[in-house]
Amino acid sequence: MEGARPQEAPLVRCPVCMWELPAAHINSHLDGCLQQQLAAEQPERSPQPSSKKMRLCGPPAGSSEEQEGGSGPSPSPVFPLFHKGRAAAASLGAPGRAGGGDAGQERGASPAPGFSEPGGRSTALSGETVAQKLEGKPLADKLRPDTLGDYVGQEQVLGAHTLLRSLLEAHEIPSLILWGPPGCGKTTLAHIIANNSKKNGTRFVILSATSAKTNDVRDVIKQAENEKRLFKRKTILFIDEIHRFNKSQQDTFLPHVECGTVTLIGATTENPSFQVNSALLSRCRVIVLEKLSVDAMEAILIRAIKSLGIQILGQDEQHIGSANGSNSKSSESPVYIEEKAISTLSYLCDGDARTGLNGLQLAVQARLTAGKISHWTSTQGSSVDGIFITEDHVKEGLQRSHILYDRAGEEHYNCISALHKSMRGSDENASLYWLARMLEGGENPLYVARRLVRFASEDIGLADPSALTQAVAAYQGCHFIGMPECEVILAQCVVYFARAPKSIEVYSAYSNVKACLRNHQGPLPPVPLHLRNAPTRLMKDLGYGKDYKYNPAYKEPVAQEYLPEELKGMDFFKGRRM
Ligand SMILES: Nc1ncnc2c1ncn2[C@@H]1O[C@H](COP(=O)(O)OP(=O)(O)OP(=O)(O)O)[C@@H](O)[C@H]1O
Repeated sequence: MEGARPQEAPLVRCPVCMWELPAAHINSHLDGCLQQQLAAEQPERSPQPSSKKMRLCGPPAGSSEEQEGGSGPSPSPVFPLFHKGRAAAASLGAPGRAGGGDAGQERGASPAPGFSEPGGRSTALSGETVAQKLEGKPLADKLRPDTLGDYVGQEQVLGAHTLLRSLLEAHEIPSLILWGPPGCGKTTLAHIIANNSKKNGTRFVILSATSAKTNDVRDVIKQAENEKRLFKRKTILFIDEIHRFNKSQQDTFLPHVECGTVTLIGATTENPSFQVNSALLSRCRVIVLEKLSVDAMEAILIRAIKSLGIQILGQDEQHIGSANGSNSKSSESPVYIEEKAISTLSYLCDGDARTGLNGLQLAVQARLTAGKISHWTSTQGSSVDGIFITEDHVKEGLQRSHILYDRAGEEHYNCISALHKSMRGSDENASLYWLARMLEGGENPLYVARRLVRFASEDIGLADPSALTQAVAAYQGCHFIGMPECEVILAQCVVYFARAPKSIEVYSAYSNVKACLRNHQGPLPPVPLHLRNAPTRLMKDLGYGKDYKYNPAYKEPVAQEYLPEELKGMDFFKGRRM
């Protein structure tokens, strides 16, 4: 589901922190890593030369810790200043980890490669080291969890006693369709299943429906058949964005899923009931993943921040100003992030972990490039110089409206449905809200206007016939002036409709007529002869138009049948015969 990436430089793994980075940087990175490890192991034996660093690394001046600690070893070089805020707590107790774990175990996301101090104690790494860690693959890819233990959230499908979890633990993988919004962890879950199943020898093959051709699917299936026949090896076929395969392409693997040659795992952001072949769908379990919660996002971001060696600053303890006269080089300065920046990012990325991690990566890279060193002072008087990432920086990193709206997908239909129902329920506030959600998210105003034309007849109907005129006028108004000016035209129409009296009389009578036609057994009744036009002599001779009573020629009401004989007396408004 990710776009094509530029060619990447070969990566090598740092033997100290196990982080992968371009070969060109391994030497300088290794120096930094070794120094960091040394400092972490012997904080009290190798005092920092800078007095500011010393103050940061030790307990705050005059604190009880300082008095009691005396010359003895300090419990942590940095932690005393940062342990108060939610971030520190969250790092130890991340919410909703699908991985579960022992009751007594920490529930936070476990340290990613490169985070050397479990238990929330980390040393801020230098800007240069952080920059090196950000090179190569995108952060979101580097941090893709390999095990269920690191998979955050989605407890409704992966929690302790769920069916999917038991199946995964028993290495019994059924064919699955993973349905959920972008960045909620579909591909990640498939990778975890792959890792899991490799242990018992199952092959895992990945295809992306955006690039794979039908022949690619055939090749995979042929190989799967051979593996099954010759080596009794199972194959799991993961198809990303399965909805992009057309129905006939989906048909290609249907019989092979049915006979067990391959176990299919499809990922889709689209409602599979519309996008996946119903025969295929009936052979797969649909797993519905949800947008990641704000708490889950925070846990993912904190794990990323720690893996990069960035130190989190507590919310109530900071003041940032320019570091006038600082002699430190930005590449050597430690990197810090405000706790507030993390919570803001968790909210703004709308449950999409890739967006959140990309936003974080961009914010950090932008600060490192700017190389601006700031001065930080805690309320207890401790201070430090470093590169700081604030809430504003992550907002810039996101560079997008936080109103996320998938114009082509599920959300488009959900929102229009919510608008329709709010107007029907005469809730003018909700109606305006759903309208704004769509327009601010980039919806085409003409699409909304067309839906309003429909609503005018379906829900207001003859209770206020001018509603239809309003809707058509709103459509034309939008057509003339476009967005953003036309938003108020739609808003006016939506409020008019929410306040209007409602009638579904015509709509339901028409539905009854349609049902009558659909349910009719045998050939449809002929049009009664008296209602037929008789433009030719032959037609007249055949009885067309015979005995027809021309209503304007009568002063009194005319008794005449207009329905076919067999429907005589039918009242579609009441849904029965009179
Ligand atoms: N539940 C999760 N726990 C931990 N990290 C996650 C989780 N979900 C997503 N991520 C992170 O977000 C990144 C993107 O997630 P993933 O590719 O699985 O999303 P997706 O649902 O397949 O999205 P898309 O439909 O856009 O491809 C992953 O590489 C991983 O770093």
